[in-house]
Amino acid sequence: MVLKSRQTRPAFRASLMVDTTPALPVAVFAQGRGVSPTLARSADVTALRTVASSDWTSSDPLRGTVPVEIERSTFDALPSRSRLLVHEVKESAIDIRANACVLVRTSHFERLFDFAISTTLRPVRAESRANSPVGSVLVNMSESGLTTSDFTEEHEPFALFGKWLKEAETSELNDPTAVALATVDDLGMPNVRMVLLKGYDEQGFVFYTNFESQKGREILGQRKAAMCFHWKSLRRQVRLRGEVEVVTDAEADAYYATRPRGSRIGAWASKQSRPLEGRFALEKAVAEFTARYAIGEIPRPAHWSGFRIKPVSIEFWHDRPFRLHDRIEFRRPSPEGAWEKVRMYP
Ligand SMILES: Cc1cc2nc3c(=O)[nH]c(=O)nc-3n(C[C@H](O)[C@H](O)[C@H](O)COP(=O)(O)O)c2cc1C
Ligand SMILES: Cc1ncc(COP(=O)(O)O)c(C=O)c1O
Repeated sequence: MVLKSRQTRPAFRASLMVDTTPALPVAVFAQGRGVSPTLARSADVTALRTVASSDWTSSDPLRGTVPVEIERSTFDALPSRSRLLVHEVKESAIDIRANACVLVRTSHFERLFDFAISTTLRPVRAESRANSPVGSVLVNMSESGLTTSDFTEEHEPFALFGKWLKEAETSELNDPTAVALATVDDLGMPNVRMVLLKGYDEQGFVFYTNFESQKGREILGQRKAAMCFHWKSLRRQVRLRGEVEVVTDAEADAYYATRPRGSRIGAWASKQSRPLEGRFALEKAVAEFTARYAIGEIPRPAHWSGFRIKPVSIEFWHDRPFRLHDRIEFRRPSPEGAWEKVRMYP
């Protein structure tokens, strides 16, 4: 992209997209006019409907808050307020950070969504610059500068994981700590589902759950588990495996105390992974525990705590063109052993 002066900067169009079915997913994406292809921050972006959008052109201020007008509303969700913020426009690249806040009201729920994206657009093809007055950006994350250094030279996995997670925190649309957790039952049948990583250090990777759930029972039975992170915006994957220990009561209490009151009640009300005859039974349980713990602290249920995977293997993967990805695996014979690094074919 050629960005010689403010006058030649392309106009950006920011669109706010809201999906109400199901109630939760919300996406925002920024799109450059004259910039191709569209940079969409959600895999399902085509399924979403644009309910609000705002354009600002090169003559508009490129920093600051851009008001978003409701363009059209195709359903009964009314985004009543929102804001978008462009952070930085450099000569060689455009850093976009869009923060949006939207109140969605339907006949079933009312919810304030607050979310953010950030991304950098950079030129990747010299010929495309020559062909267009404003230049053309092919957003290719592999070549866009998101790989800032050769991670395969790293000697230690925890610092590298920390670096990648930090980058995911700024680039992922939501839940950068979301991770697929694999367990195995006593017949050797595997199982996988998402959890949120709530802590990591050299001791291992921690998440919290109901110990009477399917995953809880499988982990308590086998004492082994694996995790796989996939940060789509960075085209990176990290997977790890190892034996599992239960976190200390003090650790679990400290984390439980940080959860919203409703989630603490939920931990009591939900017999996770067991049959539920109807939504009403769950709501009744929530009402009962809300009444029981109306005053004072809500204790942590004995069956709700954390697991720590103590990895003996951590693999880092980064997308490269033509599927010739970079992969390194750190291995050690036991959590007390020294790491050995192995580079692998993609
Ligand atoms: C993004 C995401 C994060 C989740 N995080 C957790 C979590 O941290 N703990 C948990 O118990 N369930 C979490 N869940 C729900 C689980 O995926 C799963 O449905 C539930 O724990 C029951 O799993 P099980 O029957 O295998 O035990 C999460 C789901 C999603 C989609
Ligand atoms: C049932 C359940 N428990 C626990 C969590 C972990 O997150 P938090 O402690 O932030 O509620 C999640 C996250 O989605 C969840 O669905």
